[in-house]
Amino acid sequence: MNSSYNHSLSVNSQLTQKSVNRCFDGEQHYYSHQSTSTKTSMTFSIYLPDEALAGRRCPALLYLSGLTCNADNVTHKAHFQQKCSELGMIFIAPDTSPRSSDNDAVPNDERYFVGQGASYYVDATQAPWADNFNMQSYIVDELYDLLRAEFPIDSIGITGHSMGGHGALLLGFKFPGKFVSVSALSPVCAASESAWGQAAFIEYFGDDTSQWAQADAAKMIEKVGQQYASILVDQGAADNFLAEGQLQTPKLQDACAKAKQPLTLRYQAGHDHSYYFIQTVINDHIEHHWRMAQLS
Ligand SMILES: N[C@@H](CCC(=O)N[C@@H](CS)C(=O)NCC(=O)O)C(=O)O
Repeated sequence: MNSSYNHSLSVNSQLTQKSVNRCFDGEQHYYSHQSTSTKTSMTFSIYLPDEALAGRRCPALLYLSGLTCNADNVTHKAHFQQKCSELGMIFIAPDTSPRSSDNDAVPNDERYFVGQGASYYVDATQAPWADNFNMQSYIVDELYDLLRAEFPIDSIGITGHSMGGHGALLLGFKFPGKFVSVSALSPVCAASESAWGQAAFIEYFGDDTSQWAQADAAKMIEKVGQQYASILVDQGAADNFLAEGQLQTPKLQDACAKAKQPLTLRYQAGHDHSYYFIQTVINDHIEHHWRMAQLS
């Protein structure tokens, strides 16, 4: 570890810095900002290794979280900071959805897989969701541009867990020009065919199944074909949501086979859906994205 450090990073007034903590050879930061996509304040965490703090461009990994999460879950529980410090990788964790305690300002739903803490990283087209639930635009346009403007980012890879794994696969294949690498942990692979996704999509899109197909990761991969040299997916073999049919992992395998998209899919014996699993495999994902960034 460095015995001393000095950094020159400063951000402009679009961002409000909420916290800074030294962590390995880098800093864990939190920011909030007013979003035009969601019409709410949004919070994200960003880990900046010392190279980035000194203003040198680094590869970045965007991590999309799962149902019920905000930026804290992965930042506090995944233990990604040490590997990112070693490799010189920036790690960004946005919130999962717009939020407000006033349900007239931002709609909500008592089901945890619909509403605040959900979103599926799509742009909703139906009332009352369409005003705020524009997380696709938030991630691939607004936050993406903001991050590139404010931080010394070289290239961006995308990953995520569960609903966020769906988001990483969907957005990675829908906008391949924006990302240099894709991976996922316990992803919802075919949201339009899982009970969680169906409950959300009927709210966000109504019964227009063409919009459902546009928001389904496996269908998107099949439609657009190979985009990456390889993608990495880890899945706990003892995950109760896999057994329940929420994740539809074989549909991802079928889609990648049809798309001729090389896929490394690993079933990890004994592992469940929790952050203990994520902690176990996160370093492999960071290394995957780091390797892909070197090739880009
Ligand atoms: N049983 C959970 C289902 C939600 C869940 O398991 N969420 C996953 C993502 S799909 C998660 O990461 N939870 C937060 C955590 O473990 O810190 C609940 O009702 O809250």
